[in-house]
Amino acid sequence: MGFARVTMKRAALGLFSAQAVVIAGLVAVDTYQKRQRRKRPGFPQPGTFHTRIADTDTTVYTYGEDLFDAMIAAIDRAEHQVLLETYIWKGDEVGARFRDAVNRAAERGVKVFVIYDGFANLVVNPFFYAWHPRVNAYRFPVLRPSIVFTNIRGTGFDHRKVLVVDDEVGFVGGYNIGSLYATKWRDTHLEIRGPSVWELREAFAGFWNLRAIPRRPELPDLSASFWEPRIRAVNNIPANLVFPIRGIYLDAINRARHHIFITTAYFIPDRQILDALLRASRRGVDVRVILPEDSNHVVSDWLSRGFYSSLIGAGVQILLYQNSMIHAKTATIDGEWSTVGTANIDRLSLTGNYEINLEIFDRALASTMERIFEVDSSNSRVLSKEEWDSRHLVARVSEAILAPLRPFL
Ligand SMILES: O=P(O)(O)OC[C@H](O)CO
Repeated sequence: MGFARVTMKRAALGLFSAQAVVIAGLVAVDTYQKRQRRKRPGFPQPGTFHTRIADTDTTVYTYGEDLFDAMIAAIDRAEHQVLLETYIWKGDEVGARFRDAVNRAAERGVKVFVIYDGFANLVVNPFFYAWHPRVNAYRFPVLRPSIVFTNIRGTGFDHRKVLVVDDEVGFVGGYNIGSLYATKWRDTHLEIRGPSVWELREAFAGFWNLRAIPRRPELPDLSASFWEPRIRAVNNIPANLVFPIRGIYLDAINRARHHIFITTAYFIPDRQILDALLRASRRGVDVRVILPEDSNHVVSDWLSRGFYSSLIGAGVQILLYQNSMIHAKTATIDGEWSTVGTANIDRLSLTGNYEINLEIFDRALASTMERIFEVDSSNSRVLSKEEWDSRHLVARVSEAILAPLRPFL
C-alpha cells in the first residue's frame, strides 16, 4: 500500500513537472513569435449585415471599430436607461470612450448600470474606473464568500458582453471592450432592435439582481410582452447551476442534416460535444470548425490540438484562421439555426462561467452567418490529414502531456 502510494505520488509529480516544462517551452516560443505577429497584415472584413426577424431588426457586426461606434452612439442617444456588462474592460482609449459615454449618460439623468468582471480586469489600474456618482457599477468579485466554502454555485467568471439601451436596442457577442479588439481581432457581435431586446434586458437584470447588495438598487422584473420563438437568449448561470448553452449546442449538432459551421476562439470540447461532432460528420454532415492558428492563449491552442486527430479522422474540417486572432463565438447549422454569443466551445464557458448566447431560428440570418463563415474560411487554411499525421514527435508528446489539463479550460 505504502509503495503504491509513493509510486502514484511520484507519477503525479512527474506529470506536473513535465507539464510545467512543456508550458514554459510553449510560452517562450510564443513570446518570441509574438514579435512577428505584430507585423501581421490583418484580415478580410466580412462586413455588416441587416436582417429583420419577426418584429425585430438585427445587425451583425464583424469589425470592432464599427461595432464600438454603434454602441457608443446608442449610449449617447440613451434617454432612460443604459445596461452595460462586459468581461474585459481595458483601461485604454476604447475603454475610456465607453467609460466617458456612460458617465455622460449618467450626468444627463439616464439611469446607468454597469457590470464588469473583477478577475478579467485585475491588470487594469482601479483608478481607471472613475464613475460618475450616479453610475451604478458592480465589479463582479474575484473571490466570493461561497467560493471559500467550496460551493460550486459561487464559481465562474462573468464572461458576458451585453449592452441594452432604453429597452429598445441591445448588443451581444464576443467583443470585449478594448483598443486591440477595434481593429486587430476578428469577432462577431449582434445588435437587435425591437421586442426581442427583452431577452438581453432580462438577462442583465437577472444577473444584476442575483445578489442583493445593500445600497444597490434592484432592476424591476419585467414580463415579456410577446412569445417570439425565433430569437431566444440562452443563459449559463452558475449560481443557479444551469448551463443551457451546452444543451442548445448538443441539440443543434445532433439535429444537423446538412452542415455545421462553427467559429470559436478556444476549442476544447468536452466528451459529449466532441462525440456529437464526430457522429454528425460520420453520418454525412459537412462539419467545419474555424479557430485561430495562433490565439492569444498558446496553452489553449495546444490543448485543442489534442482533438485534431479524432476530428480529422472522422472527416471534420479544421480551418486555422491566419494572421490574426479570431475571437467569434458563433455557429450556423443547416441554413436554419444560428447562435451568436459569448460562450467558447470549452468547459470554462459551457460548464463554468456566466454566459449568454442568442439562439436564432431564421433562414436569412443563417445565410448571413454562412456568408461570414465563407469570408473567414478564405482567410483560413485547411489542416490536412497528411500534414497533421506528419507532425513532429515532440509535438505529439507535448499534446499527450497537456491532455490531462483539458477539464480545467
Ligand atoms: O474570454 P474571452 O473569450 O472573452 O477572450 C478574452 C481573452 O482570452 C483574454 O485573454
